[in-house]
Amino acid sequence: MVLKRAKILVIDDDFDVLTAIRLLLKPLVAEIVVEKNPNNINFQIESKKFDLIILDMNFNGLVNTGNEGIYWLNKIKQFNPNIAVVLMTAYADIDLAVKGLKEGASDFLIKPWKNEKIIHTIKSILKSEKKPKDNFSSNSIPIIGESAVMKDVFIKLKKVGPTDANVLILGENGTGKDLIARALHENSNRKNQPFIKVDVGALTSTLFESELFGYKKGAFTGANEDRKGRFEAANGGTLFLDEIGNISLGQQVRLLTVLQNRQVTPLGSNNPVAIDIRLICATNENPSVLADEKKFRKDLIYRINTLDITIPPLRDRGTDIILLAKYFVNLYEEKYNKSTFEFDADFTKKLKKHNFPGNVRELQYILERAVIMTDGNVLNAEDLVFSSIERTVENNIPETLNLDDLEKNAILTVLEKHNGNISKSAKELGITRAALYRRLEKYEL
Ligand SMILES: Nc1ncnc2c1ncn2[C@@H]1O[C@H](COP(=O)(O)OP(=O)(O)OP(=O)(O)O)[C@@H](O)[C@H]1O
Repeated sequence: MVLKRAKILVIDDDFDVLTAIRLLLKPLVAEIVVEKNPNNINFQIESKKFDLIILDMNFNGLVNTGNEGIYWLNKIKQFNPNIAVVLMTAYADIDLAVKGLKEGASDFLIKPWKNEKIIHTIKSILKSEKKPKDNFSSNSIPIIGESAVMKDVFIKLKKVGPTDANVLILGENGTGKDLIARALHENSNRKNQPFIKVDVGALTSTLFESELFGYKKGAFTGANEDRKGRFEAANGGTLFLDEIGNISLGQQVRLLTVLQNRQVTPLGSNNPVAIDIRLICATNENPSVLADEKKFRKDLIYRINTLDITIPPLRDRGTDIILLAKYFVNLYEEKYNKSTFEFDADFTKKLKKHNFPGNVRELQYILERAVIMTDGNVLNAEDLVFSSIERTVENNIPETLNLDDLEKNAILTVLEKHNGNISKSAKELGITRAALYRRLEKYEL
């Protein structure tokens, strides 16, 4: 259906909202009806055949369910499941809006909205454009997943990507936080501007400021020339601060100051530089750590977390494990020029049973190794060699003084201590994460 033939009903208890939408849509559609009282929804939809309803999610105390929008959405869908409903929500209610999509809403709009956005949303629903693809990609790496939990992630990604909202990505190591951060950037208006990633958790206190804020020549011993900080490098684009949960309280204060003032002052300079960045942060810390004021400042959390996206661990993603396995096997068949592999039943069973403490990264490494090592064209259970991250410390007491053995055992002990957390382990071992990954590969851990 084209917009100018559409009959649209808008329900919101805010008179100003109703007026604004009516003025916007009146010249564009066949008919627009606005309704302040949701109790009249039944009356409205019985008396007229609407093509689309725009429904606010929050009404003041009319129905005491805590999520009135969902309640009224269900009422509409019970009456006529085919009426398209667009929910209107504030940022804080995004989880509720995602629930609304699952319950049959066609889309949702975030307040305050942009007029073009409302029109575009309505047009695409009326045209019955295909539902947006659930799958995203980042730098042409597809983000694989069909589980309900990943679909929630994709919905948030689609909604929040184009905004400038600061996003905090939560998830265990290897769940795909980096991939999602890049996808957020690539789905934003800043996609042609820089995407700069800094692993702040791995920065020593001295490096923290010089790396992020930059410095002037002579600011400290070794500062032989001016150097731009990562904030400045990301200007106009997106700054991705990984492992944000690991920074000290002092570093948090310095970060907060920059975010509040929207300017950085390089070390050794008196001239602040204005910055325009979209901030994405990620952590593998449990949210309870971030909620602990002794470890993390509340004011910083509020600033970096307009919205959070939690990426579930792989073990909770059901059939995504096999989907991802097929994707990786395919990738490595091509990379290593191997024939096409089939999975035998035991292989699939073993994959499904494993709890993947290292998440998608662990799956990826295991399958790369399986593809390289296996001859023939069937992968079976023996081809799956799981990482030793979960081995007990007692198993790792060195029996020799061979340096490689000592190094391998030190890595295992530290990984065990930090529950497989790569950043913390690398920090304790005094090496970078990349160096730790190289050693994990070297020792086939
Ligand atoms: N859904 C997915 N589809 C395809 N590849 C994925 C997916 N999730 C993760 N990967 C791959 O798994 C690896 C680990 O992902 P990524 O680096 O994004 O995880 P992370 O959560 O940022 O890890 P860390 O916490 O250790 O920094 C990468 O090679 C990434 O491309």
